[in-house]
Amino acid sequence: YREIVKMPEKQVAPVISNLEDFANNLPGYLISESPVAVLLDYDGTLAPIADNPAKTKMPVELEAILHKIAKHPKVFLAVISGRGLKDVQKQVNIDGITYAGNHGLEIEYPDGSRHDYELPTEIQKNYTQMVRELKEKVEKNGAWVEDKKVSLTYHYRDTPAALKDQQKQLASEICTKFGFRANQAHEAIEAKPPVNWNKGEAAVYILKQKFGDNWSQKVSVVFAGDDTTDEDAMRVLRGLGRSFRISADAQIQTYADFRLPKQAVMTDLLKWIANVYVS
Ligand SMILES: O=P(O)(O)OC[C@H]1O[C@H](O[C@H]2O[C@H](CO)[C@@H](O)[C@H](O)[C@H]2O)[C@H](O)[C@@H](O)[C@@H]1O
Repeated sequence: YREIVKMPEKQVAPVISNLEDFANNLPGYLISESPVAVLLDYDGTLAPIADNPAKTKMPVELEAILHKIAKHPKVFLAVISGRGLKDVQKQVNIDGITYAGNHGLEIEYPDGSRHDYELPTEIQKNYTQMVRELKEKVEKNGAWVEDKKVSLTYHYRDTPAALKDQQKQLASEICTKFGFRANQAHEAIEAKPPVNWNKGEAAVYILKQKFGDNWSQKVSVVFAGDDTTDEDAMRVLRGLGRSFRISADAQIQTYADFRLPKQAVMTDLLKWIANVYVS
């Protein structure tokens, strides 16, 4: 007989707006005797969206709690970002935690060892040509290409409104022409390589490395993110961990279990964890 595997579906998730809501909606999910794996996105999650990637900053209170929980032996912390690995490490700047960059294609563990998803030569060649063509044709009118070597972000926030749609459309077409996946992001397009590896695969890989194949029986998992690329992690963690999608859109369809209406509620999420483990 064939086993029918039910694929998770997106839903309009219940909202959590403050610290009390976490404990009320997730009673007993975290207990101080058992470990928790906290997997977090960076832009729009740990730091509010800024008009330029070089200008992001974690809110002071959030940063202090993050440092505190990162040190706790029962808390395993990983940041999984679309940024290049070195870039996200520089932004978060906490030693002793795991980092994944380029949507999980590059992973670095606290001991400095790495896991790099090896892209086939053909895809690497296409990447180089794609960067060249994007720079030639659509790096203009304030838009720019963030070349992260294995994936890129085309930023068009500063492009005049009258030109935005047309330029963004052309950029997406160039990405898909070279076989890359073009994901809509905040005032940007994320071009990701056509491989079966994303934030979801990376999250599971990291959890298996740390807790073994039966990680879901050993550890509570908390994942938070604000973007379409984070949905890959929310999908694979459905039923195995608890995910939180940051979005102001009350009707947004998500694989996450809960919606956080704004980035500021991330401080409450971290307080919820700290209240269980630290104090
Ligand atoms: O996976 P993340 O950690 O959320 O990274 C996603 C992308 O974030 C950055 O771009 C976004 O944030 C910028 C700073 O707030 C903002 O100016 C931009 O409009 C956003 O798209 C980063 O530049 C990308 O490399 C990441 O892939």
